[in-house]
Amino acid sequence: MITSFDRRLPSGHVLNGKWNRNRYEVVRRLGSGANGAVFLVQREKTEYALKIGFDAVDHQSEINVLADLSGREGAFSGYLKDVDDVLIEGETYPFYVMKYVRGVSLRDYVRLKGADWLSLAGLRLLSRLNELHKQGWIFSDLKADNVLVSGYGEAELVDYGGVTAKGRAVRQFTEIHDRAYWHAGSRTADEGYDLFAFAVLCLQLAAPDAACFSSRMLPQNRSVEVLLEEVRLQPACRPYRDFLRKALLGQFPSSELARQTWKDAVYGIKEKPAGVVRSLRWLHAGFAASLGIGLWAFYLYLT
Ligand SMILES: Nc1ncnc2c1ncn2[C@@H]1O[C@H](COP(=O)(O)OP(=O)(O)OP(=O)(O)O)[C@@H](O)[C@H]1O
Repeated sequence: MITSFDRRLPSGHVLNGKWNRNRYEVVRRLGSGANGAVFLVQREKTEYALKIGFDAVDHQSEINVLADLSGREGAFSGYLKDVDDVLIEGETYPFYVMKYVRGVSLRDYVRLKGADWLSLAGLRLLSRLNELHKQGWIFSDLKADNVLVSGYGEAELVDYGGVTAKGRAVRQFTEIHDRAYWHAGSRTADEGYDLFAFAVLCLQLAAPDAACFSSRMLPQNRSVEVLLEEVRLQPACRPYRDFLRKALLGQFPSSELARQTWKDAVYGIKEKPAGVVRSLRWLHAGFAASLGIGLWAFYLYLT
């Protein structure tokens, strides 16, 4: 989405914080959406992401979440760097500055590197969700655009605008990832809500053209069974099939357990290669034979 900020804040433009007096130089626009425009900025040779809010109330609630997460130990510690106002062409706008997350959207990452990389990125994403859950928050608006990935599946969440305290009603969501949209549960912020969205995200990445994601799908035909059937049919879902089933049916009691299950499914050694099995059989047979001979000799010695 191109906003009026793109014209008014070209690269090299300097933003001066009204209260904290920090000076940020715009490098480029990173993206924009319903709640604001995000820019890559530089201050004292360090890069940050700076978000200018369109709506003061939404912007403040995003800051409250980030301030809470940022102040605690863990993956989000120190994420929020500055909160201030800025004057742009005579108008005052609120902004905040956060850690700059490198990477491309999860969709682009999987497209560029291949579907196999979803295993690693998915594990990291589940770890991030789990950390958020442990601190009492639910991400809610989980979708490919809100996950940036770099290197070896290093996934990070961005856009904390939808983050909701556990037990409250979800305010911001994307229909296709929303549990209630699929008649699969409520819109209450719980760990299962994020896990459901995560499962839809995996299915969508594995099978972007699946019939269930067609805009022609009638509301009365939306159901969790439709998603489960797609999971069953899509070969790309095979490594995660059991996980996806459980996540869609809300059968994980916690995201910690979900993370562990994903890890086991993706990295668990299911079966030993045939060669190894054959050598082990010989080894076992040899050991049994020598034990038998030993016992026989001992018996002869005693009698
Ligand atoms: N910390 C960050 N580091 C790098 N890029 C970021 C960061 N935060 C946001 N972005 C980029 O900016 C885009 C828009 O940001 P964000 O999603 O927060 O805006 P929004 O108005 O809340 O969007 P939406 O309407 O999708 O909710 C993101 O999709 C992402 O590409």
